[in-house]
Amino acid sequence: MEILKLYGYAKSTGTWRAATVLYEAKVPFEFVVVDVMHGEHKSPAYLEKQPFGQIPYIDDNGFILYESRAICRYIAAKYPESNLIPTDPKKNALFEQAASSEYANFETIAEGIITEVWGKRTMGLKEDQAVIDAKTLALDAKLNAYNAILGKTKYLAGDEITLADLFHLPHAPIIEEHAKTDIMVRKPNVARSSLQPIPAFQKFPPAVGLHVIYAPGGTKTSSRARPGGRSRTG
Ligand SMILES: N[C@@H](CCC(=O)N[C@@H](CS)C(=O)NCC(=O)O)C(=O)O
Repeated sequence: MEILKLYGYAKSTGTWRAATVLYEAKVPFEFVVVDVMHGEHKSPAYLEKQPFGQIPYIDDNGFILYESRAICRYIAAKYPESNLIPTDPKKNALFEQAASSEYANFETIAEGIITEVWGKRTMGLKEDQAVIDAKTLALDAKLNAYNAILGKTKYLAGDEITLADLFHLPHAPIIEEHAKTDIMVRKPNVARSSLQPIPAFQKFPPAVGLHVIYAPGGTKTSSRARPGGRSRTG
């Protein structure tokens, strides 16, 4: 049995999402850095694993899976003791409602802000402040709904944390830091709970370029490159 491998990049929201769930479910894993700065994710060898040329993906003893939310659901199903997906039909339906809201209401806008304030900056392009302002306003309106939901229950799908809460986590700190907005923390119910980091979330990302092996009780890090891999700069 080989340790599960998470292929990704420290500054990627999808990688962060998958890593958070691995930590939360206490699943040992090896984080393998993909050299996105040099286009490793577009290489033929990578496209064999992830045909869309995106990060992250996992290799669980030869079982390859991509799409960060699908990875999270697989981990939750494989380790049901993590209690991240409710099984009671009504609780499960509320979880699915919250998970759909994340994809339909939150991520589309939040990812747009991140692309503008962070993605473009990383590529040396100039961000468009009008786009950032419009998207921030749109997200602010969605956060009013989140604030109302979180005024009634502790977490998005009830009073227990679920994968739906974890799906939201990676965007908030990036938006707060890079878009220089306090729209998340200004709403009291959003600020106190589920869009804010939990300990499992704060374990990631490691310093850029670090190769990490996580096992509950101890995490090893090194900057060694993967055998056969190129040197890492990003
Ligand atoms: N829905 C996918 C999105 C994956 C995605 O867009 N990853 C970004 C980094 S966060 C990426 O690989 N971008 C490079 C590209 O699309 O070429 C997931 O959740 O895994």
